[in-house]
Amino acid sequence: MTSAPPDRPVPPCPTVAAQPQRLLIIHNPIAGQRRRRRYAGFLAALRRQGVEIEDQPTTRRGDAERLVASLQPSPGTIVAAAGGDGTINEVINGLMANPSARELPLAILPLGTANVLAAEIGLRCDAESVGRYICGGHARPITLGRVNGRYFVMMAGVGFDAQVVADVNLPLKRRLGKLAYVLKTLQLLGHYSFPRYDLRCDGRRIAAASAVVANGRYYGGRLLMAPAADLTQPDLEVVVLTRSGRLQVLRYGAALLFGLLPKLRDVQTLTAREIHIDGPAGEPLQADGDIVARLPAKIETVPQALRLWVPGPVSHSSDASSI
Ligand SMILES: Nc1ncnc2c1ncn2[C@@H]1O[C@H](COP(=O)(O)OP(=O)(O)OP(=O)(O)O)[C@@H](O)[C@H]1O
Repeated sequence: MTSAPPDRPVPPCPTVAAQPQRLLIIHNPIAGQRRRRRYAGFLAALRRQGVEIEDQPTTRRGDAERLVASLQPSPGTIVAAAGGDGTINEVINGLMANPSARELPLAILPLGTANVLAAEIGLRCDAESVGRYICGGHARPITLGRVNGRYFVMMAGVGFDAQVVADVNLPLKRRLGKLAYVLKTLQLLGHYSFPRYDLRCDGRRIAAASAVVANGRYYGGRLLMAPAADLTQPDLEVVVLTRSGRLQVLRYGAALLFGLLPKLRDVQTLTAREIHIDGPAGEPLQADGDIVARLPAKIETVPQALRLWVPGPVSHSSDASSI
C-alpha cells in the first residue's frame, strides 16, 4: 500500500474534449467471468478509432496500484482501469500516491462482476459504447472518499454488507458472479452476531446496524442506494440502516433490489464530510467492494481529487452539474 501525498485539487477540466492520443490500460485479466472476449472487443473498437494502446496486465492483487504509483506519464496519456471496481480502486490509489500522474484522466473499461462506477457514469459494457466513450468523452473533476487513508470512489460500508464482502472469496466470485454474494448472505444470516456501530457524521451521532458512506448513487451494480449522492459534489451521503436482525437484513435487501431502500422509515440518510465509525475493534470495512480498513474508522471527503473520463462531450454547464 502506498502513502498519500497532501490533498491538492486537480485543475478544472479542459473546455474541449480531445481524442486521446494514448491509452495506458491497467488490465486485470481475472476480473469478472469469461471476460476475455469482451476485452478483445474493447481493444478492437479502440484500435479501429486510431487510439494508441499500451496494455499492462496485472499478475496479482496490488499490482495495479504499484504500476500506477510508479508511472512516469508522457503527455496526452489517459490511464484506463480495465477490470471491476476493485481494480479501479487500486488504480485510483496508485494515481493519488503519484504526484506526477495524479492529473492524468482516469477512464474505465468495465470487465468486473458489478461495475458500479460504470453504472454511475452511464457507461454501457459493449465495445461500441466503450469506443465512443473513450474517443468522445471528456474529463470531469470528481470527489473521492478516504477511509483510514485509503481512497474510494463509490462507497465504503460497515456491518452486514462488509462482512459478506469479507466472506466472498475470489474463486467463488469467478464461478458464480453476483450469486456469490447472495449465497454468502444466506450463509452469514445463520451465524451473524449483529454488532452495533456508533457513527459521528460532522459531529451528529447516530447508532447503526449497518451503514454505507456513499460518494455515488449506486450499489452492487445498478441498485439505488443514495439518490442524492453526486461524484462531482464535495458531500458524502451516509445511509444508515438502523434495525438489526435476520428479518431486517432480508427486508433491507428486498427494498434495495426494488429501489425502495432510501424510502424506508428506518433508513436514515445524512449528508456529511467527515464520518467517524466506532464499533467492535478490528471489524472490516469494505470500500468499492473490497475489504480495505478495520474499525475504528475515519472517513472523509477529498473534493476535486481526480479527473474521471466520462461519456459525452463537454457541456457548458458541466462544471456545475452532476455526471
Ligand atoms: N492478476 C490478478 N490476480 C489476482 N487478483 C487480482 C489481479 N489483478 C487484480 N486483482 C484483484 O482482484 C480483485 C477483484 O478484481 P475486480 O474488482 O477488478 O473484479 P471483480 O471483483 O470481478 O469486479 P467488481 O469489483 O466490479 O465486482 C481486486 O481486488 C484486485 O485487486
